[in-house]
Amino acid sequence: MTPIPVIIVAGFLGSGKTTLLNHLLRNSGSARIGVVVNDFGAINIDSMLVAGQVDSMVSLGGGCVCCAVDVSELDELFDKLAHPNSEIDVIIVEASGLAEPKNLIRMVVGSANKHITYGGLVEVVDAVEFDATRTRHPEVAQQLRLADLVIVNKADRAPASVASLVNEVRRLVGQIPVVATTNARIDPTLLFDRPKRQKEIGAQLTLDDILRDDHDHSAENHRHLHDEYESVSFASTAPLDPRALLELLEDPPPGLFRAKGFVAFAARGENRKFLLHKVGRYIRFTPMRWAKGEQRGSQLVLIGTGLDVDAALERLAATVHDDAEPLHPQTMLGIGVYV
Ligand SMILES: Nc1nc2c(ncn2[C@@H]2O[C@H](COP(=O)(O)OP(=O)(O)OP(=O)(O)O)[C@@H](O)[C@H]2O)c(=O)[nH]1
Repeated sequence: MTPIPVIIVAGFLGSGKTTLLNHLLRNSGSARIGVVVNDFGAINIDSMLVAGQVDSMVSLGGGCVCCAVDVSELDELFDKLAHPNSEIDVIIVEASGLAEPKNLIRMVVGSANKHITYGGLVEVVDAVEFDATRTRHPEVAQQLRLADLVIVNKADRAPASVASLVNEVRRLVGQIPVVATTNARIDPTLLFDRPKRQKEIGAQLTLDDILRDDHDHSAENHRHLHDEYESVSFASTAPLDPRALLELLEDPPPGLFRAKGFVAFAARGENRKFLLHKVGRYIRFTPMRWAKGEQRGSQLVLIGTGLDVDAALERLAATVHDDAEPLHPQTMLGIGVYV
């Protein structure tokens, strides 16, 4: 079972977290989303009801996700959601307005549950309120730097200043990708994959299908959504230099948000296949065996926003170890840190 990514959505009151959650639920495609929220009142559950997901909705007892709940309770929720029968593909935890995402990240990364993995922190910023929020809470900049993706929402309400605001946020957060949105409409594939699931033959069009935002699927909008992010695919039959790959992952090209795939390394005696999962600064390698007859090699996909595709490909190509002579086994040490 591939670990289920747990995505944390945070942001100040009223910035658009629930709007984002509803948008993701409506446009999840074949992906099944498990949500952890404090209050279901505002969540559009229709789309989940018809998808049979209502069982996987779990509310945390009273109060804010990370203050009132200890780790064991959140772990219990993850156990429930990550149960193979639930067929959940992604879990989204909405931090309440003032909840400190840091603790949530710690809970997810430190969870004993082997079936989940950290899927990144999305910080939602209100384009209209940002300056005022920053004056009142100077620590907001620090908080944003924890994010793996920053969404500057309500672009429609600040059309004249949104571009400069995005630049200002970029200056604050450095390499972290920043996107401007209206109604938090980001492309869900930026955050999670839509698995190929065969629909039952003769299955009726579900309410889910009907409810799906028409808007997002109009040709114009689609183009717009996809303009916001780039994805780079890379394949190599020659094995990769573990040090070079690590350098790329630890110091990624600006705008890189996710990296996934599998890798064959060029170290002597290293015969394993390494699954790679990276989101923001979080990197994880999972060693596996190659299947019988499987062609050894590496396949990686980088996803980002504002990513320089050619430069990213060039850096990927530079990780290939062309020499027939394998590298010293010690070159794997750095990878071990992320296993
Ligand atoms: N004009 C405009 N309104 C938006 C946008 N996104 C969200 N809103 C509205 O802003 C209000 C707050 O959005 P929510 O999604 O509830 O925000 P939230 O972060 O979940 O709020 P809390 O749970 O109270 O912290 C709602 O009335 C939304 O309809 C946007 O891009 N443009």
